[in-house]
Amino acid sequence: MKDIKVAILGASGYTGAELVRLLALHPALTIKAMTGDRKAGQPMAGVFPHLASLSLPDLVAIDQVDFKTVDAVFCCLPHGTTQEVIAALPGNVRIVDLSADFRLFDVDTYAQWYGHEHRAPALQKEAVYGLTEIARDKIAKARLVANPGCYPTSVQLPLIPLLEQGLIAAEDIVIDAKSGVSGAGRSAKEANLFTEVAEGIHPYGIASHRHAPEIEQGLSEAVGKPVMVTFTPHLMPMSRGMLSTIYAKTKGADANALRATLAERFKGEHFVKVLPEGVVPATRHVRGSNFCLINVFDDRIKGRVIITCVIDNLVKGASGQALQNMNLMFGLPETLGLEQQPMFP
Ligand SMILES: NC(=O)C1=CN([C@@H]2O[C@H](COP(=O)(O)OP(=O)(O)OC[C@H]3O[C@@H](n4cnc5c(N)ncnc54)[C@H](OP(=O)(O)O)[C@@H]3O)[C@@H](O)[C@H]2O)C=CC1
Ligand SMILES: CC(=O)N[C@@H](CCC(=O)OP(=O)(O)O)C(=O)O
Repeated sequence: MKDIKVAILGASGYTGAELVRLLALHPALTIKAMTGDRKAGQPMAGVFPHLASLSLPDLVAIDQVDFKTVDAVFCCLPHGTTQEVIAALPGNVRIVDLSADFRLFDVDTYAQWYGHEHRAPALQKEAVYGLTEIARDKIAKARLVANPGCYPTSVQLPLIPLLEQGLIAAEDIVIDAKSGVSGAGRSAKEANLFTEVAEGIHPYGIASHRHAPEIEQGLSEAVGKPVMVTFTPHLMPMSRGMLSTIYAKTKGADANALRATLAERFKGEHFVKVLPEGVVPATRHVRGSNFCLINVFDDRIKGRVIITCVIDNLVKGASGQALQNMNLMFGLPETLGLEQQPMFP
């Protein structure tokens, strides 16, 4: 099989390390370089002992990577730091960016939500939004893929097909979403201390989270008119996992009809599964895997449904979907490196 050389920028973070874990089982991608910032100069086994059995290059600073020797880059840097780094890469390198830096097509919307002007507006025009099951053909041809955020992945996968088919109303969609703490990255933050997150749960970013415009961009495209949603994320006392519970008005169809539509839309998809009637998806059903499990339930209030969707924020919500996209970009089977079943319980 092809030997494709990749660099992982930000390998000393959670999504970078998760990519290393997944790539260990990949037959065609070889890790040529890995970067850290504060951790540059350290061996990976010193930073992430769980990866000690792998033979890996040491972490270096980004300016020490010879990008002429790599075919592809996974960019796992914090949002806001990525646009200039990617703009400086050679034109022949394929890139999957896990940050939010290229996800919003409209640079004014980006500036409004991220607090600064876009630093690579020309490149933004070229970026393809990488929700794999929805944009497969475009992703396969792209040079730069903006990998979706974790919450937007768990929300758009169930909602886009239902909106496209006109089965639910585009108004009054309410999203109650919950994430494991690894979603916030590995760098030290007071809000993520054990004492702040254990034995409790709290909402954050109420009516102001930057994933709202990303979700709205995808849903608006699905219906061909502007859509706004109520979106409230919550931080859960668990390390990984994401659950989105979505409340929507139907246009007459019941949960069985909606479930059948989703099952038809995702028929043949390896990673997106619609569960049988009544079966409740839980984060522990997808832990460590690239799967997305969906179900639909009738509300007691006639004309409303409750849609539940679970993913692992670090896999389908980040590094797994990034690898799925990179496989597509190189014409490889999408499942390479992603065959592992979830860890349960
Ligand atoms: N965690 C998640 O579930 C998800 C994260 N994402 C996105 O993926 C990206 C990476 O997230 P995550 O892995 O969680 O983040 P982490 O904070 O865990 O890791 C960030 C990485 O970037 C490096 N870094 C930090 N600042 C700089 C800088 N100024 N220049 C160069 N390198 C830098 C860090 O190096 P060092 O540690 O050595 O200082 C580290 O390797 C983010 O944009 C995030 O929003 C997307 C979906 C889900
Ligand atoms: C728990 C937690 O803090 N989660 C992050 C989302 C992580 C992610 O997927 O988003 P980006 O790639 O857009 O940063 C947050 O709410 O900002």
